[in-house]
Amino acid sequence: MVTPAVRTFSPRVVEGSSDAGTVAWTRAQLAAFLGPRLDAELLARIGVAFEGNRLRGAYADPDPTPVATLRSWDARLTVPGGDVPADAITGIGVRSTHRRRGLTDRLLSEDLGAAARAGAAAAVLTSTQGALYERWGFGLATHSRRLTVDTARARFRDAGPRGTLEVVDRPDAALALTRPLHDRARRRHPGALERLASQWDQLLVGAGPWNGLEPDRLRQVVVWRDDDGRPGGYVVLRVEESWYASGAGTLGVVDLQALTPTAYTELWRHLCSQDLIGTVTWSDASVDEPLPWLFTDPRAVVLGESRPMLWLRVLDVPALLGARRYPTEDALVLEVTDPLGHARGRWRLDTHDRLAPAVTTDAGEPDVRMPAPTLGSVVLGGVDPRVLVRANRLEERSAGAAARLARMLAAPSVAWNGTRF
Ligand SMILES: CC(=O)SCCNC(=O)CCNC(=O)[C@H](O)C(C)(C)COP(=O)(O)OP(=O)(O)OC[C@H]1O[C@@H](n2cnc3c(N)ncnc32)[C@H](O)[C@@H]1OP(=O)(O)O
Repeated sequence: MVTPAVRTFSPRVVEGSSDAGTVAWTRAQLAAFLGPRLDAELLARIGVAFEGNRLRGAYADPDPTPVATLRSWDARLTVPGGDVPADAITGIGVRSTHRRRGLTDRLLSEDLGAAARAGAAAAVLTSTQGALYERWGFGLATHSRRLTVDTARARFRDAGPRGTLEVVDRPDAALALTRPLHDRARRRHPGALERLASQWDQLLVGAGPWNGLEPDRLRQVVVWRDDDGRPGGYVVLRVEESWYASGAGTLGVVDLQALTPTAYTELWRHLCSQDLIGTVTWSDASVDEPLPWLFTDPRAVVLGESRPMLWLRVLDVPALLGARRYPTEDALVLEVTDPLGHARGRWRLDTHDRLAPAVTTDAGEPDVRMPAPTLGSVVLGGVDPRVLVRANRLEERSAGAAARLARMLAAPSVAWNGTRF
């Protein structure tokens, strides 16, 4: 059997349509994910969203449609106290007849190598296949949680309402308001990503490849402003279950970002005080939302299962550890094992200078030893290294080192990526 050739290209867009190579790539990608079979014209419009991204494909010549796909782009990833250039990866899909032949391995290894050479400090993805990506050095770094509110029980402690609310109908006006709010809000949450224009489009309008670019007409964007008229937060919502049968439907939160506790409270007051609604759900909340604390009866909120969200692969240890800030002054030697080589080494992390942590290679004895996925899990502060010691994923080589590492890496607020990709 002929080994497919790997090709990488950037989509070209002419008069609102993407080129033939991108159309073929998009067709292959949708098929690998059991998506709809769409005509070329629609695929060409979908491909426009990939402008500026890198498309990789494995091609069994002379077929112009790839048998395996991967898409990546340059993203900004929030770390505690800063953000770093990161390689965001999605759309890894292999034709059902070509699986388990190492095609993902080839595409992904190539993408990681290129990203490392281009200066990305980390690579990130979300996984449909559990811990599959650990073999390429990805560690689970953030979780998301589903929250469900029984609005009949939700009585707010704070008197209100305060500020003003506006339903913003026009997508361009909604984008102009929500994007700057998200750009500020995301800096508080390690693991959050700057969003692409196409991601905003999908979020606000709901038109994506899966529904053939049909807008989701149930979506509504609501912005909250303080008494001086400054926007402080927004929610994108949609009715998930109609009120028709019960008179008490279900409202789903697609996205909610708030810059202040008041903005957060008032957005939730709005959500919980809708006529025709008995339940509000949010699938992609952080694992530590203040929501139950808003109510006189915290049982108004049911905390649902938390599920894996962001997987992180460290590509440049000094760049990543040096870009974040640390709450304690200490120094530890971290030994990282990494078959792909990107994070391998003995690294001395010295946080005595809070504004300029030093990361140097060190030949001394390590305090902790871990494989690359473990470093990816703990580096944002969203996973406690002591838990990974108990799971035998992190080895403590000097007494108390895991606890010291946990204090060093602790994040100022919950690690959370609220953007599906
Ligand atoms: C970031 C994202 O895009 S997540 C989306 C992932 N894609 C999907 O879920 C779409 C449907 N699935 C697929 O397209 C494919 O099965 C993929 C992408 C999951 C795997 O692609 P393949 O080309 O078959 O993987 P590849 O042959 O490179 O496998 C590499 C190794 O991972 C293993 N592996 C691959 N898929 C799986 C899996 N689902 N479960 C367990 N092990 C797996 C292989 O056995 C192989 O291990 P080995 O080297 O020890 O033999």
